Order: sequence, then structure tokens, then C-alpha cells
Amino acid sequence: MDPPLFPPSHNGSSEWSPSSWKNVVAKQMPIYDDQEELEKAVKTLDRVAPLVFAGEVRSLHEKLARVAEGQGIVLMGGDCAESFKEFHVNHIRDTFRVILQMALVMTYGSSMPVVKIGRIAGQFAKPRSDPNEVVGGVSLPSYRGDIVNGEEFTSEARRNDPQRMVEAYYQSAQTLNILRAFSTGGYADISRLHAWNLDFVEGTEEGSRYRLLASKVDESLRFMKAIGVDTSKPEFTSVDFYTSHECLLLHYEQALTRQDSITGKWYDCSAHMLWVGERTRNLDGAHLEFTRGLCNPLGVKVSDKCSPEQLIQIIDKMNPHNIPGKLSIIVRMGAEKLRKHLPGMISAVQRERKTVVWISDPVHGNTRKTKSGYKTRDFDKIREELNAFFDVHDQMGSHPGGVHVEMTGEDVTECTGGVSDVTEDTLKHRYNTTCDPRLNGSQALELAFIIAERMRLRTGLPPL
Ligand SMILES: O=C[C@H](O)[C@H](O)COP(=O)(O)O
Ligand SMILES: C=C(OP(=O)(O)O)C(=O)O
Ligand SMILES: [Mn+2]
Repeated sequence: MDPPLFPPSHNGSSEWSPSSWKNVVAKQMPIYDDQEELEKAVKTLDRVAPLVFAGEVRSLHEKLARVAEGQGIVLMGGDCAESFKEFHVNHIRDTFRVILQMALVMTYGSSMPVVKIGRIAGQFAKPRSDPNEVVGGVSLPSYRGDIVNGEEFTSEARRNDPQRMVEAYYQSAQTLNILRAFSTGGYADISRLHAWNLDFVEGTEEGSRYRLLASKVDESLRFMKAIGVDTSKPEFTSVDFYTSHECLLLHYEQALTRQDSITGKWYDCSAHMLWVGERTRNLDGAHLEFTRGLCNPLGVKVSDKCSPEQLIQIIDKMNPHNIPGKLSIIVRMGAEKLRKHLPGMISAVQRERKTVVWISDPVHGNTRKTKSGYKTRDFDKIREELNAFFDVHDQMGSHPGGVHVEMTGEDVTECTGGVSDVTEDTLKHRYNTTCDPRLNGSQALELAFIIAERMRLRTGLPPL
């Protein structure tokens, strides 16, 4: 392996290399019973093409730096867990389409650029609360995402299979190929904004709201054309779309970490942005050790279990040079806890003069299990957390930098409430997720309108 880019002073601790995480305890990582099989899979991945390129990563970083200064909002969204069985061009297209709709609503509403990032093309590995799942008295290892093992409740499926990493890589490569085509090949042309409305959203209240807003945008475009603006420029016909996932499965991430030939810096080329989850963000753990050496923009999920002091230590480790846009703090704790704990976190960041992007994940702190055993989330609770996030930033004079949600373009029945009116009884109709419940297309759009309205309120604009 090449010598590490960063000198030992990089974060005041020992030398970093793409494999230095192996000297530290890694939580939530699968244990593979066949080391040869693991080595074989990793060797294959060591040689595959990077999925993303350093130049693209830098362009995302620049955009996030502007958000850190209060000039923009981040929209991160996608499945809780991508799966092999759900893989289809239409699935990717529909997620992309709803993200485009949400971004349009947020951009128009806030008059700010929206940085579009999918939880996609690599969002496979899952941390679990319990290492085992018990069904009818039988205990098997928990499902940890298709990149690790299979969802089916059999001991064969639940075996950790390293070859799945290779399969996940190739699926991610296809996904990225499709996303690149959709982003730049005409699909995302703003003149097509009416075509982004999904059939099942069309007839809903949110669908009508979207159509109304789209007509306003249309009118503005016609006005711009009339005064001589060239609307065939890439700013109008394509979008910059970035990928991200939880940096959990370090064998996979290490294999895709490459040294940029121009700058000599290390980039994890599995995604433009990576985040460390709530369960693996411990200071002495392998996930912070691994990510501290990367040049990609990073995120870290935090619940109320993270004290302001710990947060500062995490920031020092993940962004020791306090580079704007490098680190996003993704807050997920439920409305009540957020009102109590986020002010202290923001105060500490302000006091220590740290630059971060604050992002709200209003879904992970609001998961509950119904009596019939479905994991769900109530739209009201999600709305409450999002509103609490905005209220606290208003109080603290800080910038609410964006949102991170689990959503899909499909008409699933996984989260209850919102205009889509899914109830506990109807959850079973189209409950397709392999892990956490996702907002469906109309619930996701509804969320975008809430964000747009809150951003307007901040800037003194009238409601949409
Ligand atoms: O996506 C997040 C986690 O993997 C998930 O919430 C954990 O879920 P569990 O509590 O069912 O393990
Ligand atoms: C596991 C996840 O989140 P968290 O780390 O916030 O629980 C997730 O985003 O799916
Ligand atoms: Mn999740």
C-alpha cells in the first residue's frame, strides 16, 4: 500500500492508512467465517473501477461549503437499504424523480440552491440493534443488508457472504450509470418538470400543490426566455446529483479507497459523501479511524446520546482543519429530545468556532413497531421533528442546512399519516422495505413543502 497522505499530525494521533482501521475495534461489522473467501472478494474489489471520481467529490465539497455558510440546503434521500431484489431501472428513476420534485419545491420555495444527494448506489450495509433475530423460538443472525447476508429467515441466507460485496459493487455501478444518464441526458431538464409527477401522486393534494408550483416555475422560465436567458444551458437541462451511504462495511470501503493521481489525496470512491452512523461513531472506533483519512465530505449521525463535548471531539477527529463543507452533523433524536439537546450542541459548535452543516434526519428518531409487528413512522412525528429543528436554528441564529430522509418514489405503505393517509391497518398493503420504513412519493413531497415553507418564513417571504 502507498504511504499515507496525511502526516501523523493530521489529527494529532497516529498515522493513517486505508487499513489502519484494522488496528481498532470495529462495531457492527460482519464476521466472515472463511478468510480466504473474504480475501478473494476484497482482491476483486481492489481492482474494480472507482464508482465516483475525485473531481466530482470536490465539486460536492464546494457546494457543501456554501451550505455551511448559509447559502444553500442539502437534500439527502433514498432507501433505508438498497436491495438486490428491488433493483430495477424504474425503481431508480422513481426515486430520482421524487428527489427532483422535492428539490424543485425547495429551490423555488427557499430561493436557494439545493444540493441533491441520494442514499443510493452503495447504501446496502445495515447496523442492527440486535445481532440475532428470533422467530418462533428459532434464533438466527440478523439481516445486515444484501451486501452482507440475505433477508430470508434461513441459516443459509443469514450466513455472511463476502461475494455479496462484489455483487453490491456491480449493482452500484449500474445504478450510477443510470443516475448519470438521468441527470445529464435530458430527463432532468427543467422544462420537463410536469413529467416528474408520479401517476399515484398526481391525484393527491400534494400532487396538485406540485402542479401549481410547477406552473409558476414554467411561467418564470417563459419570462426568462423572453428577456433573452438561454434556457438550453446545462443549468436548465441537467442536474448535479451525488451519491452517499453509511460508511459501515469497512472491507468494502477500504477496497474502493484510492489515491488521487493529481493531488495524492485519498478518496473513498464508493460514493461522493459518506456518513458514520449513530451506532458506530465512537471516538476510539474503526469507523472514525477510517473516515478521518478520507478527503470526501463526511457526515455523522447523532442522537441525544452524544454530548456537546463528544460532538466537538468527533468534529476534531473528522474535520481537524475545520474545512467548511467537510462535515455534516446529521441530527436524529425525535422532536422532544431535539428541542432539549440540539441547542447545547449548536452552542458548543459556535463557542469552538467549528464550521459544520446541520442536517435534520427526522425519521430515525421516530421509528416504532406496531402491534402487528411492522416497523413504521408517523408523518406527524416526522413533521414535529423537522419543525423543532427549524425552531432551534431560528433561536440559535444558525443555518438549518438540510434534510436526510428514507424515501422512495414508489407508492409504498410503510409510514403512516400525511396526506397519503396510510394507516396502521393499511401498512400491510405495500410494505416492501427490507429494513426501515420509507416515506412514499407523496409523503416525501409533503415534507419538501414543509421545508420550503420554513425556509420562506426565515427569509420573510410569504407562504407559497
Ligand atoms: O437503518 C437503521 C438501522 O439499521 C435500523 O434502524 C436498525 O433497526 P433495528 O433496530 O431493527 O435493528
Ligand atoms: C442506520 C441509519 O441511521 P442511524 O445511524 O441514524 O441510526 C440509517 O441511516 O439507516
Ligand atoms: Mn434506516
